[in-house]
Amino acid sequence: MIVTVTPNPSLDRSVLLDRLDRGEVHRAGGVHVDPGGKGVNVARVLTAADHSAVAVLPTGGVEGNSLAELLAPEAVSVVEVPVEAATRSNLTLVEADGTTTKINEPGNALTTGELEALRTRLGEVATRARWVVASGSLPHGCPDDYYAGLVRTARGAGAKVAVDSSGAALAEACAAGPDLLAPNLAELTELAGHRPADLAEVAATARAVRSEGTGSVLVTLGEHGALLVGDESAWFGTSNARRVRSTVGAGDAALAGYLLAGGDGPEALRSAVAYGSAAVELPGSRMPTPKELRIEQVRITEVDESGRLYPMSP
Ligand SMILES: Nc1ncnc2c1ncn2[C@@H]1O[C@H](COP(=O)(O)OP(=O)(O)OP(=O)(O)O)[C@@H](O)[C@H]1O
Ligand SMILES: O=P(O)(O)OC[C@@]1(O)O[C@H](CO)[C@@H](O)[C@@H]1O
Repeated sequence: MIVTVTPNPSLDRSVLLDRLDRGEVHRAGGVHVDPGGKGVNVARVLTAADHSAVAVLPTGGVEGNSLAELLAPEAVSVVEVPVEAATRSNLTLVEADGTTTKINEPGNALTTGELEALRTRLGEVATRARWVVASGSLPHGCPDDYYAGLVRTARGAGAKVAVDSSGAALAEACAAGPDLLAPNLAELTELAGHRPADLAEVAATARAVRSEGTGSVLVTLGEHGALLVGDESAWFGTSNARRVRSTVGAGDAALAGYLLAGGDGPEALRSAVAYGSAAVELPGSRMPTPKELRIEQVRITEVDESGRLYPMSP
């Protein structure tokens, strides 16, 4: 079983527009409302692939109820930690050419008791888990070292831990030595303090992160694909999307795909890239099912220390 924990989940409202013009009135071509938050999305993908998954999350207010209701038809198992403040709503503006603009609310603060209750519930559920995925931003006012505490809790329960977050929360989580880190390029840049200029530098930066105690690093690179730096070696995976409809949640789909395929090595990377590129072809934060994957389109290459690429047989 894989358990996800999302301290700052969201109701994701995606509005379709022909084109976004700042300062103008727009007539929306359509609206999708999806359950959201990074760990929630990972659990949705795992469930759709018939993999046992539980999403642990705080829910509050009308928005929290709606979020839980939206997860029910997808059959996602949810452990809700009831909180006083309303769950946030995040807005995505999707233009006809696939350009996605996201406006994420900070997320209402949780009390110290609520944060502790979330950690305790995670610890209980994680005793049955192979992996715990701790993902997304932290709600307003939450201590930066909260994920570091969750990493220790999940470890204590006997699970491996993957973290996908940003900023100070990510840096603190890193210091707790997770088994897997799944940053995108912007998050890796923030973590390292410099923007890698090319694939060789991305690999070198990910190796430097690993050397500080993280097991493996899966860097998602948007349309360029993803790079995995593990114990033995590094691999780069890429695949084209036929039509980009919404990039929201592509990173979550990629992380779920990686874990579904065993959470290690080039075949797990292949699955991550197949899931990521399938996700961008879907509207809003809809998550791909196994039937929507084009695994044969993914190209994997090994990356050596100097950044040279060596194609692997498909
Ligand atoms: N335009 C695209 N074409 C093909 N594949 C894509 C495209 N954008 C993303 N992907 C795939 O999805 C994966 C994840 O994308 P990305 O790096 O944008 O994640 P992210 O920034 O973490 O996303 P999010 O935070 O919205 O979940 C990439 O590694 C890649 O495999
Ligand atoms: O504000 P955070 O927690 O960084 O990201 C939240 C979010 O953008 O991530 C998911 C896509 O990855 C969406 O479902 C959700 O709206």
